[in-house]
This record gives sequence, C-alpha cells and structure tokens, in this order.
Amino acid sequence: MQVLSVAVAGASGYAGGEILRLLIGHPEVTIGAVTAASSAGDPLARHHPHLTPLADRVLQPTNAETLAEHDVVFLALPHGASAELAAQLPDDVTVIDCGADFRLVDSRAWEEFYGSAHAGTWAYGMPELVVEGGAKQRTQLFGASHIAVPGCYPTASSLALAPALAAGLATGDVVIVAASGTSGAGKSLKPHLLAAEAMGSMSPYGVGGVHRHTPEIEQNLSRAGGAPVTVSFTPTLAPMPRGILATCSAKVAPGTTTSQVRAAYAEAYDAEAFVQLLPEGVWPTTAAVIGSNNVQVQLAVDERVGRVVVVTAIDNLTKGTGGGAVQCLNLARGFDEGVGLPTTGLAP
Ligand SMILES: NC(=O)C1=CN([C@@H]2O[C@H](COP(=O)(O)OP(=O)(O)OC[C@H]3O[C@@H](n4cnc5c(N)ncnc54)[C@H](OP(=O)(O)O)[C@@H]3O)[C@@H](O)[C@H]2O)C=CC1
Ligand SMILES: CC(=O)N[C@@H](CCC(=O)OP(=O)(O)O)C(=O)O
Repeated sequence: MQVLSVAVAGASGYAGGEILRLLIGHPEVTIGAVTAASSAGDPLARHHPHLTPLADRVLQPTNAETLAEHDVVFLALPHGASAELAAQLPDDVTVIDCGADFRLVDSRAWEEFYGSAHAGTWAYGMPELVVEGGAKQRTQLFGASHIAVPGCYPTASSLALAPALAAGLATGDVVIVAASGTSGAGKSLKPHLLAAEAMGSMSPYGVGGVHRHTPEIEQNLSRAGGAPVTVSFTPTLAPMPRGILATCSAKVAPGTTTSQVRAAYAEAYDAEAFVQLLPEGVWPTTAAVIGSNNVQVQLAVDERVGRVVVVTAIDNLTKGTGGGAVQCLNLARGFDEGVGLPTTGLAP
C-alpha cells in the first residue's frame, strides 16, 4: 500500500505533539509539514523535546498552501480555527480535526455552548460507541474524508454509559463527575494552571451544566439509547499532567444486577482492542492507561439506590485526542485499526 504523507497543524501544542509521537511509530505514513501559529520558525524540539526522531524539524506557519500538498491533515487548533482552514483544502485531502467545530449535529446546542455560528457536522470519530440497534459508530468512519475527533471527557463518559443505555438497562438520570489532568486545558498560559494553583489540589470548574462537553455527551448517549438523554456533567482538575477518571452513573430498573450489566458490557466491548472491561473487583486508574490508547472500564450496580456506577480511565492526550485521531486515520484510509497505537500503559 502507498505510504501516506501527513501534515500536523498545531504541532507545537499538546494534541499536535501527541499525534506526532504516535505517527513516528506508524509504518504507513511519512510526516510532512508540522505547523504552528506564534511558534512558527521555532525548532519543534523546543516544544516537544521527547520527539527525538523529529529533532531537526522547524515549525512552519499554518496555512492552506503548506497543508494542501499532503494526503492527510490533522488539525489540532483552538476551537473556531479549523473550519476556515479546512474549507481551503482540496477535496481529496483527508482532514481529521481534534477541535470541537464539527462534532455536534444540533446547531442550537453549538451556539448555546460555544457562542458562535456552527460550522457543520463531520463523521464523529468514536469507533467503539454503541449506537441504537447495537451497531458501532465505526461504520461511519470507513473511507470518511472529514472526521471530527471527540472531546476527551465525552470519550471517557460516552463509552462508560452507552452500552447500558443501548441495552435498555439504564433508564436515564445520568450524572457524571470526571477528573482531568492539566494537559487537557492545552499549553497556553492560564492562571488556574500555574503550578502553585494546580499542584497538590483538586478543583471543580464548569459546574452547573455549563461545560461545553455536556451537549456532546448528551448527543452520544441519546444515540446509544435511541431517545433523548440529559446529563449532569461536572469536570474537575486534578494535579497530574495526563489522564481522565470519569465516574458515571444512571438509574436502572428495579432488580437490575451487576452481572446483568456486565454481560451487556462484555457483549459491547469484548471484541474491542482499546476498551477493556476489567476483571470484577479491579477498578480503572489513570496511571494504568497513561501513554496507551486504552479505555479501562469497571462497573457495579448500587442496588440500594437503583443506580449503575461505571468508572472509566483514559489518557486524555492518547485515546482522548491524538490516539483517537490516529485510530480514525486508520479507519478512514483502510489500515488495520490498531496500527501505531499502544495498548500498554506506563504505570507506575
Ligand atoms: N489537550 C487535550 O487533552 C485535548 C485537546 N483537544 C483539542 O485539540 C485542539 C488543540 O488542543 P491543545 O493541543 O490542547 O492546545 P494547545 O494550546 O496546546 O495548542 C494549540 C495549537 O494551536 C496553535 N494555534 C493557536 N492559535 C491558532 C490559530 N489562531 N490558528 C492556527 N493555529 C493556532 C498553537 O500554535 P502556537 O503554539 O504557535 O501558538 C498550538 O500549536 C483543541 O481544539 C482542543 O480542544 C481535544 C481533546 C483533548
Ligand atoms: C482540563 C481541561 O481544561 N480540559 C478541557 C477539555 C479539553 C478537550 O477535550 O478538548 P476540546 O476542547 O477539544 O473539546 C476543558 O475542560 O476545557
């Protein structure tokens, strides 16, 4: 098969750096342009000293002309920057966007949570998502030319609850509290990310249903269950560089047992390379997934209150962005889905 030429826009950022880390080990691609905005002209090594094989690369300015000569372009840019750039790329370029611009179907939800005009909707890049009828979202990604990579919290949260909703075991009343490492917020300077603020402390943010990932999670869970689902979502910031631990719960019908729910998850995920339903009694940890494209899952029914509690762990930069993006590339361009994607973490 022909080796593809791939460009990464936003290569000085965390998501761009993670895509490059994975592409270095991908046998089907060569890495072409690596571009940035204010950092254009810098050596890539100044931003990503860990990417040794690319140490001699220099960041180019981000523009359509530079990107257009590639087979595949990854966009790892702030929200709102993707649409204009993508519109200038030739139709035969596969575009994989890590930003939110093209994830939502509902324009009103976009306008409410992002406060700008909606750019449109692309194929949604969460292959393992169970959708109504038991099919997987993967089928929409084979040969797709434009893909919207999910947000990191929606990946951890949607894969946590979709099988229970799709199987009719969870009946709604969804509550999600998720902790993220600070790299989830990107590289740009923000006061709450100063070491003195973030180290040694956990803090909530986006409380009260205002976080912009809420409609994305609702979109996914509504598709899984085949009926509208509303979600109470609260993110928290944890003093670690990478990782998300999502604790997700929903009401279940009286009499529902843990083993019934486990059976539905085994059916949904046993054949998935990157989603692991852990052995009973073993709970996900962020340490165990760091650097891997894995989603660890464990669950229990709290029979006293009639709720199923599902906990997932991901690396926000791998499965939550860069790994998810490379998995989408593999599906879109006909490679084995797992090429270039690690399935072992780095713990301890
Ligand atoms: N971090 C994460 O865990 C996740 C991130 N994402 C998404 O991925 C995208 C990138 O995030 P992340 O890497 O964390 O962010 P960073 O802030 O770390 O990086 C942003 C990148 O975009 C470049 N950039 C900034 N402004 C512009 C602009 N106006 N036009 C073109 N390029 C620009 C920056 O270049 P320069 O350095 O030169 O300014 C940098 O390369 C975002 O949409 C984010 O929401 C999605 C899921 C998880
Ligand atoms: C810790 C932290 O700040 N996380 C980010 C989520 C980043 C993400 O998933 O990306 P998108 O912005 O592409 O949706 C946040 O809550 O805004």
